[in-house]
Amino acid sequence: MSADARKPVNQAGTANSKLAALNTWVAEVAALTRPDTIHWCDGSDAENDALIAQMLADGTLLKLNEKTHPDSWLHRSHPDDVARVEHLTFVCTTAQDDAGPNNHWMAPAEAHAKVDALFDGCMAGRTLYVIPYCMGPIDSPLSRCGVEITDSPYVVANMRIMTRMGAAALARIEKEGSFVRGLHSIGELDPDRRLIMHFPEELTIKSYGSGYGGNALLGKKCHALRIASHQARNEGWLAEHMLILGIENPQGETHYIAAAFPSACGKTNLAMLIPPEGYRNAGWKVWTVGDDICWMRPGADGRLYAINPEAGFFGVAPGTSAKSNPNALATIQHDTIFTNVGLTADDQPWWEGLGNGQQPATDWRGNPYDPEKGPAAHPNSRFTVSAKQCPSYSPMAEDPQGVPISAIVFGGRRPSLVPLVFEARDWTHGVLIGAAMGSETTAAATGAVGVMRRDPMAMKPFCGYNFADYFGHWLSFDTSGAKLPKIFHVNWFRKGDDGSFLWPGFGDNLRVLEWMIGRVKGEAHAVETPIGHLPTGADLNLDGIDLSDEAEAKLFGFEREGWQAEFASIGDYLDGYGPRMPQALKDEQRRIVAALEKG
Ligand SMILES: Nc1nc2c(ncn2[C@@H]2O[C@H](COP(=O)(O)OP(=O)(O)OP(=O)(O)O)[C@@H](O)[C@H]2O)c(=O)[nH]1
Ligand SMILES: O=C([O-])CC(=O)C(=O)O
Ligand SMILES: [Mn+2]
Repeated sequence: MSADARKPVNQAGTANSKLAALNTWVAEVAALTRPDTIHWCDGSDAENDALIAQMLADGTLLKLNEKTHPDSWLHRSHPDDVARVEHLTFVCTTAQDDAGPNNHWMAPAEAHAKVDALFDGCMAGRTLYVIPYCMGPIDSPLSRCGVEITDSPYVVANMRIMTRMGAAALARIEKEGSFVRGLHSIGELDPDRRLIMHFPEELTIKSYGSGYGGNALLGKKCHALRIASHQARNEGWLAEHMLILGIENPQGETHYIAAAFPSACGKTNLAMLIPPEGYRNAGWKVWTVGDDICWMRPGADGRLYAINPEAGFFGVAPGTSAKSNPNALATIQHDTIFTNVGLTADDQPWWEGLGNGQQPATDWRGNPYDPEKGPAAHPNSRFTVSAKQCPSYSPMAEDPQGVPISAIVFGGRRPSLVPLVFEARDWTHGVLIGAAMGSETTAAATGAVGVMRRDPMAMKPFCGYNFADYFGHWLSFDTSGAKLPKIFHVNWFRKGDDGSFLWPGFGDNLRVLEWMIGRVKGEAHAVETPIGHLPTGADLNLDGIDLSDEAEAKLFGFEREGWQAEFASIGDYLDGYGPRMPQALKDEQRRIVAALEKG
């Protein structure tokens, strides 16, 4: 760390600049947390090198095999700090109803008092890092800036990969004068002294006691989803838990698709899809714009334009292999931070499903690997890597105007009932499909795995306001001049009677995306049912894959009785939000119930 990078508290920018508010806030935080040193991050290589050296020295990072994984590191988190903690995550609006039944709520004054008590003196003996960052391309009107204060060099190193961090972001903040404030400390990493607090009305986040991704890299879920969803509602745009990809057909036309799947349900994998061989030979290509978060707003032509606010991927490691996701594997060969994966005897990262013929010697806790004691890699172990390293990274991802979206896709883990794909009749029906989404829980959050729950638009853990108002906001995009994307629902996770997945998934998902684009262009065929338009097996290109009769029946079938029960439950779910739930959505649900009854 260069000496001139260390500045006293009040010296970012010139006196009287628009950075006064930032300087005052940093001074206030320093007075509360009492760090030994304050460091303003400039995002430079020299700064990163110094932080890595410091973390290697104190054991926060371990160096991986330099030959196979140059400039890559392993971080082992505290074993009780491995995932998001939804039960400790709060949205603190003045009125409880503005946070809604979908969020844990605390009154702002009480929440500040509670969390500030934890922050009191917590940085004694530590360095306070000030991280100015920009979510989205620095020159995009859709981007928004924030500043995270943290005492974790691991967070700094991750934020440097995941956001546009440092001098350029500070310059944009100085120009705009506004930014989201995020205060973070790892505290004691004590699960009983851990709180992730959001104050949307103050554009403020306070996160204490966890060093894990979604709890600590505040640009990600806390800012780009919970706070941004609130900003987006006020400003007429959408902040969504969606991947963005481009599909280039053999004629050279590219269509962009945004897809919302819950955590650990396939966004990274779909965003980096490699077409099946037949498609590759014919000239199909898939371009990755983003793998987790999408900010969209209507353009002058009435279409929705999307940016990926992130600059990197914080991806699930287990299951990532040369077969399932070759692009991800190529991306993480160098300059990557791995968190909670296992290690081989020669210090290569290892996880279940890597399938490269190697064996783990050490588990994610740092103990000798013993299969009786569980997996070598934690099921929610992750890699952090710059998007620029991804072979399929789209040049359009850096376009300040964003990419025009042709289709929006919702999906979840549904072992039964839900077919491979269906299409909404119109926008309102599509919003209902999103609002009614269900999925089995995964290891991305603490708590039981494999439990079915409603996860509307994959935003259950991330919407910064009342879901009833959020659905209303979605409905509001259906204006007369709008040229909205078509909306679809997919299910890659339908299981057969023997419990195995019926659809091969991964690269073969392109077959489903091709059908969607065919529908967008008015070319592909579908059958009308009460739940929407379904393809038959003959409407998809299934060349080269062999589906059993059971698979055909379940992937392309419509099970009336099961859907009747599902829609009764959807009705109860919507009613749970009381009178704030938009009437249009309830009417849509009733229309479908009536159609299902007609027999
Ligand atoms: N069966 C099946 N599994 C899939 C498919 N795509 C992804 N998966 C599995 O889903 C898990 C996580 O997928 P990711 O793509 O990392 O999830 P994500 O949605 O990006 O998750 P977050 O980063 O938590 O938001 C991995 O275990 C994958 O192997 C698919 O098409 N079929
Ligand atoms: O936020 C995280 O920690 C990782 C993630 O993408 C998710 O859980 O959806
Ligand atoms: Mn996610």
